[in-house]
Amino acid sequence: MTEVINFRSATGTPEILIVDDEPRLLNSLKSLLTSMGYSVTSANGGQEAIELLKFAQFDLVLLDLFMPEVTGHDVMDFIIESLIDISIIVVSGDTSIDSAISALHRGAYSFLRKPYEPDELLKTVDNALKKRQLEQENENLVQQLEQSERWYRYLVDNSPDIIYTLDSEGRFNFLNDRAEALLGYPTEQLIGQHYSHIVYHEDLETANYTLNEKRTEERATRNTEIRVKCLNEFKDDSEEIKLLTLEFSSFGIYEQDKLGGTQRYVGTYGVAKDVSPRKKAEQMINYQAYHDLLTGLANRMMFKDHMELAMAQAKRNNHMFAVMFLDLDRFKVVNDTLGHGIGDLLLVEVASRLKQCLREGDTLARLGGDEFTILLPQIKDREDAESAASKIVDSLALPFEIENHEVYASISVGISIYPTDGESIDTLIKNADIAMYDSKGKGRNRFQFYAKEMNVSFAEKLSLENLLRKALERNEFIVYYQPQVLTHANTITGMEALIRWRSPLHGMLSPDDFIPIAEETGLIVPIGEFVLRSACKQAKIWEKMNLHPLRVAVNISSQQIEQPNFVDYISELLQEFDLPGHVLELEITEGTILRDINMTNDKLVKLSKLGVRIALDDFGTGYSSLGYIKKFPINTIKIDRCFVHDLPGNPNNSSIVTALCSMADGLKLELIAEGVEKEEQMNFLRTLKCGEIQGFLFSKPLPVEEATKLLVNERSTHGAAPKQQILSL
Ligand SMILES: Nc1nc2c(ncn2[C@@H]2O[C@H](COP(=O)(O)O[C@H]3[C@@H](O)[C@H](n4cnc5c(=O)[nH]c(N)nc54)O[C@@H]3COP(=O)(O)O)[C@@H](O)[C@H]2O)c(=O)[nH]1
Repeated sequence: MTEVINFRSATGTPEILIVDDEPRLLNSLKSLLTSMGYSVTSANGGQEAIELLKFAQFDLVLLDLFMPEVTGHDVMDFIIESLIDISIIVVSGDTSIDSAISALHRGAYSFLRKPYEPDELLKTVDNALKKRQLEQENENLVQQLEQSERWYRYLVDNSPDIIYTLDSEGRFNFLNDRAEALLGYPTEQLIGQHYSHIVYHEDLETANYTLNEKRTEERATRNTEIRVKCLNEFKDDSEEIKLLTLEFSSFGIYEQDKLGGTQRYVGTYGVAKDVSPRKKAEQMINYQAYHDLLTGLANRMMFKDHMELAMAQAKRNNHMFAVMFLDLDRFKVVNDTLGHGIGDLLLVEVASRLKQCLREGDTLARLGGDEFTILLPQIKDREDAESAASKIVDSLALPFEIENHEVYASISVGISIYPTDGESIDTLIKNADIAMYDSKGKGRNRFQFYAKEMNVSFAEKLSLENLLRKALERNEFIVYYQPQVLTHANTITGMEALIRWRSPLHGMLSPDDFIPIAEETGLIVPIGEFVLRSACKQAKIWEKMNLHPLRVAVNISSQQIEQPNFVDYISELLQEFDLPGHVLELEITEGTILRDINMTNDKLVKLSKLGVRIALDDFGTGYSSLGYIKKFPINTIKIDRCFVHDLPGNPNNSSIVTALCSMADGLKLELIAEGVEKEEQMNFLRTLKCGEIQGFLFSKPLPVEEATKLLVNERSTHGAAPKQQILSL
């Protein structure tokens, strides 16, 4: 490649090439121009000039036309063909006008005739160079403008915002590429369209104000949110129409009239920023602030907001509203045995059943864990709340089918009524909570209206709960034993272990005083284990004293049986005390079985295989379905004392007990009648061939020493030979 030498000096001195076949003229011209400060290169003839032009750059060439072989015209043709950027002044002795015209047509700046006046030549050279400089400056400017136009276009099209202009009628006459990317409309489809074509109808008024902006600069409209419709194809399947929220800033555009006088409004220039992601994030934050994320229900914050509204309306219209506090019974057991995943699913299912019990306008909220609240914003009377509450309690009666588990749940509900039970939001929630606790204490799976007296018992309960926690560590529990006796022979066959709490603060407490709280708090599990261990230990002691054969019966709460390791625990306990399984009888209620029939049956079968006996306690008070009893490995039925206490006088109870006795006989089940206090009850049961009785008639529950004495006496009377040593725990 030919190297191009730049003859244009770095200082900006113009480079001039002079071309002539007359050396004399060349020399004089060179001296003239050099004396004026130009940088001059001379070429002796057309061919030499062409050679120089091939690899050097000049600003100006002074060219003689008539030269032998290669003429000035040839040089000019070479310049044109080679697209050489150079100014040309033709200096020629040819006086014909054609020659001048031809030179000028080929792009010569000027034509000088020989002989020329030095001043004339210098002036022409100066003018040509000035013109050239101006042309170059102009070209630079054009290039800069083109470059900046390209940059501007690039920036506009790649802007994250829509940039547009509207004409004075509000029709789009420019949109950057972002508009199509965001809204879906091809640009050419929107050009010429009025902005109302894409503005969501509800926001049209705002749009009319914003997009017709005539003001400029600081006074113009900024950051106005307007929803814009996207092209149909842009919408999700779920949406009717896809809307984008854009934040518009717009400014009036004015043109000056030709005379530079008045300004004419020609349209609006605007920028629209897509704020939909921000809006979505705001909506999400807002949703999270007011909702429970697991169930989608209202959370405490929204519940209180709704209560505030209900209270304002109730005050204005002088009406009542109800607040309910709900807590799932034994939810902890579900979590502990089936895992938190199932626990969460249960909460979602419970929420959905609760929702079905409510009317439009009622608020159901989840406060966290297994606690829910309900607001009935307008009720006529307490019965309104009562019927809603009983519907709620009943709604959980059927088991939940969760991931192949049949889960039974029940709920305890407390109700407070505005204005009778409180005139502030917090008081009403607190009192509903207190009533809920009362409900739990009274056996769960029920509702309870708040009453002032509950405040005291609630406080008592709290302190009792704390004391109960410490009672285990401080060894304050003891086990009493109540004999179970053969009806026909008065022989003790078993001892029921019944817990007592020797509280330093409250004295001797019976199970009814603390078992409900122990169940609520889950403390029933360690407390129950204490009773089981004490009873097994005592059975071993009695065995060593030769007071056997004797079984010990222990009450088992549903939470105990729901413990995943319950069967193993019992098995290890029997091994530890070296007891055969049949020495231990576990008393469970129908309620326990019904909580989770499959799980309970599985465990009862395993326990039976260990030889452990199962007694169905409080029989007759629950569902008392004989059908299902057959399905379970039950050895004994305990007739509840409520059927026994007025025997034989009460014909109803007499027939029930008579039927139970014959049924037990038919099913080959053993029977124990509880709460036998009178001789005539005993005689009646004897005639019905009820196998065993338990009750004050024979003995109250006794401390271990007295129970042992009784056994020793009883065994010596009946011919056994007990060792005369009383061992206690
Ligand atoms: N989960 C556990 N529950 C237990 C445990 N220990 C007891 N309990 C349950 O507490 C309830 C009350 O028990 P308690 O106050 O001990 O009452 C027992 C007897 O004293 C009472 N009884 C016995 N005979 C008579 C009588 O002739 N008349 C009369 N009025 N009451 C009598 O009955 C209770 C025994 O009932 P039951 O268990 O159904 O056989 C009670 O429900 C206990 O089950 C424990 O360790 N864990």
